[in-house]
Amino acid sequence: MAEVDHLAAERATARFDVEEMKVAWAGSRHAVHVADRMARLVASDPVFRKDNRTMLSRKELFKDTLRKAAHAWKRIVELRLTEEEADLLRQYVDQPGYVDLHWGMFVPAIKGQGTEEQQHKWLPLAYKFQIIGCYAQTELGHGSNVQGLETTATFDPKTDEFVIHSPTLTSSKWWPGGLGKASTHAVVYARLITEGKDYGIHGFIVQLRSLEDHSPLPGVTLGDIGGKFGSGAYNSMDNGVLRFDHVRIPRDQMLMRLSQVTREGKYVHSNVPKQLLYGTMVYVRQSIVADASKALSRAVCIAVRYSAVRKQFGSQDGGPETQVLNYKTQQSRLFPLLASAYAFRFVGDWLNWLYTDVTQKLEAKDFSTLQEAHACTAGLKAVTTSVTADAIEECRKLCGGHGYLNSSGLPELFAVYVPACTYEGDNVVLLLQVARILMKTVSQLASGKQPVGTMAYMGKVQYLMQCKSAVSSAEDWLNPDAIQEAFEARALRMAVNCAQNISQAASQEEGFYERSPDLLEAAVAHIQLIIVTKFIEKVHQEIPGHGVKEQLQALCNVYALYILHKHLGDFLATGCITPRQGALANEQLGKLYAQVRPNAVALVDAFNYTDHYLGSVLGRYDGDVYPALYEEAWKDPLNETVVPEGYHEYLRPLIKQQQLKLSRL
Ligand SMILES: CC/C=C\C/C=C\C/C=C\C/C=C\C=C\C(=O)SCCNC(=O)CCNC(=O)[C@H](O)C(C)(C)COP(=O)(O)OP(=O)(O)OC[C@H]1O[C@@H](n2cnc3c(N)ncnc32)[C@H](O)[C@@H]1OP(=O)(O)O
Ligand SMILES: Cc1cc2nc3c(=O)[nH]c(=O)nc-3n(C[C@H](O)[C@H](O)[C@H](O)COP(=O)(O)OP(=O)(O)OC[C@H]3O[C@@H](n4cnc5c(N)ncnc54)[C@H](O)[C@@H]3O)c2cc1C
Repeated sequence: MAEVDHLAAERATARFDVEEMKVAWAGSRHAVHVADRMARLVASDPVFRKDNRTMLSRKELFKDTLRKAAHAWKRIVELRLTEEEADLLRQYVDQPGYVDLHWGMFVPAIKGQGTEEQQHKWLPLAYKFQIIGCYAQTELGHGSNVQGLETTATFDPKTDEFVIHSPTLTSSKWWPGGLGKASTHAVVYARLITEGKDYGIHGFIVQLRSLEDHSPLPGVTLGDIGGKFGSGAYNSMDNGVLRFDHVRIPRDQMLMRLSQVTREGKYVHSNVPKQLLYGTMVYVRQSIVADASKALSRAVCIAVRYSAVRKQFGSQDGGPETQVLNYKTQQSRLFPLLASAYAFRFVGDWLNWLYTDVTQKLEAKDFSTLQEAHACTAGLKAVTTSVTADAIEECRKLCGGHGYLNSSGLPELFAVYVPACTYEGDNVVLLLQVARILMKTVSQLASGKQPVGTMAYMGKVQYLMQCKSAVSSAEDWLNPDAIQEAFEARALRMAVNCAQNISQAASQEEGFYERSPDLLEAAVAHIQLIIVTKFIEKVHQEIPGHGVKEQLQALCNVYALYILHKHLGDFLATGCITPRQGALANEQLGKLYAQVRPNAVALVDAFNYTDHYLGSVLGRYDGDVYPALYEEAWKDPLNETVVPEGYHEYLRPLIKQQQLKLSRL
């Protein structure tokens, strides 16, 4: 804890129990305790230092990543950490690296798509790091369109092997994290060809590098694809390129849980939906939603604390300058992001529950909720990552000029985060998947089929198509039923409008193509409804702690009314509310901001982040920003010498030349 607390006055105005809010944020007292312990373990270990990261060259950064990953593993083994503890420790190390893909995609792909026998063989090796794996799906020529991948896996019955081959340049695997330099193995997605027939994309475990000296195996060409956006940031990751020249693997290295190739080369597909092949992506998408709230809350924590410390302009009578957090414009830009961090946290928890539930049903061969899992993971991944990426940039602006310094932590956070809008499915591509499911659901309404899960509200079509909001005062917008109804009506009407427009096109496909910009907006409206609904449900639960429920209620209302205000055009165009009701929502939003203001610093304290994890001089817990900024500047390599390198070569001759010219005048 800091000796001087420049934010003490802010903390004193909080009207709720921060310790209990930490529990609400983390999910349980146990979760707070474990996270706290792991965060402190990392923060106190010099190997995990990260304040110099943006000053390292790519090679140094990569080596630093290898060092941290090895040290983290050593600590995990030494301290016999549980899986939960180990995951948290890696999170707080906070440096993207091959380990993320090993645990996050390679292991889940084998678990989800491997037979029991295959799991028995490969997982123990992966668990002990005797092999390091990555997820090699995307190719130079194809990423979004998985069915368009070109790599082939041709069965050779003579030798009982698959021959993995990259027939074209565009079939080179391109992007897989951990592939470039670290991985020894990959789950490779390739077109399965047997008995002369192409059976489409399947997963195969392929060894890439020697387990003795790490050199590529014969027929394997691989390397790193090059530097990426931002200094430090995602450049710690060795995203790679990989080509195969007729590489042979035993038949039993095809992941055979969903379909098999027999010794004779017969293709056998188990009686399960083909989309289970995409299961690893669904799993990662749900974890990306949980991660969105982490990234967003970090940015918001920095911006809120700094806005409370930063002062600009005096009062009319020449008194002290005003904290920028007191400006209504600062509040109207920042508090919706604070509310979004909480909203994403709770919808992330719910999505994790949904994913677990669907997985259990799949184990029991019940595939009825697969579409719901796909729509929710795809849509929530798209909306939460897009909002978070934009919000981190907004937080940078909210911190003024100092936000642009690497030492603010925001440039690196943005650079690391922004590819989340692209990886695990480009956000537009994913929202169009949601839109397809919405259109299918609308088309089934006429036949009387009742939609279920997060689409259930569409079953109230008769009512929602004609209902009028009853709101007649700003306070009426505090009624969750009023909010819920407006969001449901907006989402349904947008979807029905799209469906009607599509039905007028020459074909469903052409209509979908022509109307895709509108479909995106309909999908966003549906996903925002889910986020609002889950926040409302959360607030309805019993939440212990003085004032905690009230604060969450206020944040829930901020989130919903901010979305309503931002997308007012949708609500008005669909006739769900009147312009007057829109104005009342905005009026209520202003009142809510005033309610949040005295609690703002405590609400970000509840995220319980260490200064190490935040990595920001502006977001320091003690608010002692200026000495830290000043000190940090001197650490820059440019300040190692008073006179810069290059002075004698380029500056002095220039200055002397000018002096000479002047002396001649
Ligand atoms: C590392 C992890 C650890 C922690 C996470 C935290 C941070 C992440 C850190 C770093 C990121 C690192 C790694 C990133 C990795 C990657 O990016 S891996 C590559 C990801 N690639 C993609 O996401 C590709 C996106 N494309 C697709 O998913 C598909 O091609 C498609 C767009 C869905 C289209 O597929 P397809 O052509 O087969 O299908 P359609 O005709 O559109 O649909 C057919 C029916 O299938 C249903 N469907 C589609 N997808 C799914 C699914 N996933 N599950 C269930 N069902 C699905 C679709 O609705 C259609 O249904 P129908 O109408 O009823 O027939
Ligand atoms: C940092 C990072 C890490 C990654 N890690 C991995 C990994 O570990 N393993 C792996 O296999 N892959 C990985 N990827 C690849 C990633 O999954 C793909 O880049 C992603 O799926 C997007 O595909 P794409 O690059 O083909 O984009 P494209 O599909 O080429 O997108 C280009 C543009 O076209 C638009 N577009 C595409 N299709 C449509 C459509 N049907 N309708 C409308 N618009 C469309 C998109 O919206 C986008 O604006 C990673 C990528 C990044 C950036």
